[in-house]
Amino acid sequence: MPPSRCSTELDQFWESLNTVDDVSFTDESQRLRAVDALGAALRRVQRPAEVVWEQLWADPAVLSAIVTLIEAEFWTKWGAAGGESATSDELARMGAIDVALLSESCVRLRCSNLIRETKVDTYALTAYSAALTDLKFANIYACGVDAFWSSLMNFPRFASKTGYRNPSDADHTNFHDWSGGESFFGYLAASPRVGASFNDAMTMYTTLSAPWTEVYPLDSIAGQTRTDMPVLVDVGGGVGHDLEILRSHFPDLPQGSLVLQDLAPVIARAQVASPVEALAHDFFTPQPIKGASFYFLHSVLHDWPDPEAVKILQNLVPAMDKSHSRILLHEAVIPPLKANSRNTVSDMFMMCLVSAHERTEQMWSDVVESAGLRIRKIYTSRRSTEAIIEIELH
Ligand SMILES: C[S@@+](CC[C@H](N)C(=O)[O-])C[C@H]1O[C@@H](n2cnc3c(N)ncnc32)[C@H](O)[C@@H]1O
Repeated sequence: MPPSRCSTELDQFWESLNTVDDVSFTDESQRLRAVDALGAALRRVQRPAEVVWEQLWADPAVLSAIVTLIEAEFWTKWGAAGGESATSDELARMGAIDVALLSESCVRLRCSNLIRETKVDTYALTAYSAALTDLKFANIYACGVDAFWSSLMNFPRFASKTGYRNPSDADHTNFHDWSGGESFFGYLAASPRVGASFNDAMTMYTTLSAPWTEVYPLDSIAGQTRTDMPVLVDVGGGVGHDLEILRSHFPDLPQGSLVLQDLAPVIARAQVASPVEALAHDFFTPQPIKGASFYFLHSVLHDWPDPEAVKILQNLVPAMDKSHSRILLHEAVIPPLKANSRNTVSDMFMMCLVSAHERTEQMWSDVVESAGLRIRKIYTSRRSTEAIIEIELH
């Protein structure tokens, strides 16, 4: 805000800042634009020492308070008691937590605008903290803190040990270095609590963008809903949230028309309804479901360096029918300029967890062609940070 602005303009400026919220926008792309613009404005307004303060003091303090209260099951208890505003004494009794500990945590969370202070020592839920009263949402923090946060903090040590080379070996990742030799997905499989938390995180991640059926035309799927062949196989589909979106459009397909595949511990957690069938399958082995109209892979290939990504695709090729089978990759396609914040965060995560990365259109084309396939078309939507790359046999 230039110093020359008059006080009326400043009043209007504060008024719009104080009243803007997530429903102030008619269009999701405008809301996302506002999130980026407000983040950029905050950085311009902050002094360097304030950025350091935020990163090293404020954010860890808030995270620690949130996770402590999640583990004490405080948020779910607050929700179960009705979620109304309450004094710190009432909240402490609700959560069976020392009132001084609870009160200090509430003050910190209020300063970060994550709960509201309605009067002295009395607090109410915001949209964010109300979401924490849902156990599935709160559970995301287990994998965030245990697997993501701790291993990302190991990356400076790992990068120094490996001479600051870009990680590209799926068997020697920063995650192996941090965990004492376990791969990221091996670690999730070995820990049911963190594994389930990761599945909840992926379900939440999917809700950050428009449903994939808004990116890829539903008509193209409807035209391929045959009754004599599987319609869609969701390869590495997690607990099935993407298939659930498709099922809501085509609930009357014959049983087994939609197939969910993932590693056995993940399939054991999936709750699917007809016509979805769940099948444990390792995508480094040949695809057992032949001739499906679509083989769908959402956020799967970005977990793997190029040689492994090519192998995953090659394992689909013998199952495909040249007349109608397509592969749909639901992935970010990084533009040459102005990559968005969500995709660049994901890029760093892939580097630190699995020695992989997000890809540009050229990088996708190279991987697809190396597997003996070709890109037919790339579909995008202003409401999603991920595209659908439609692939066919040569
Ligand atoms: C990033 S998650 C994406 C999950 C889901 N497609 C989504 O978008 O939410 C990657 C998935 O690949 C699965 N996965 C990892 N290695 C696998 C393998 N060898 N075979 C099958 N699935 C595997 C993981 O268990 C996980 O569910």
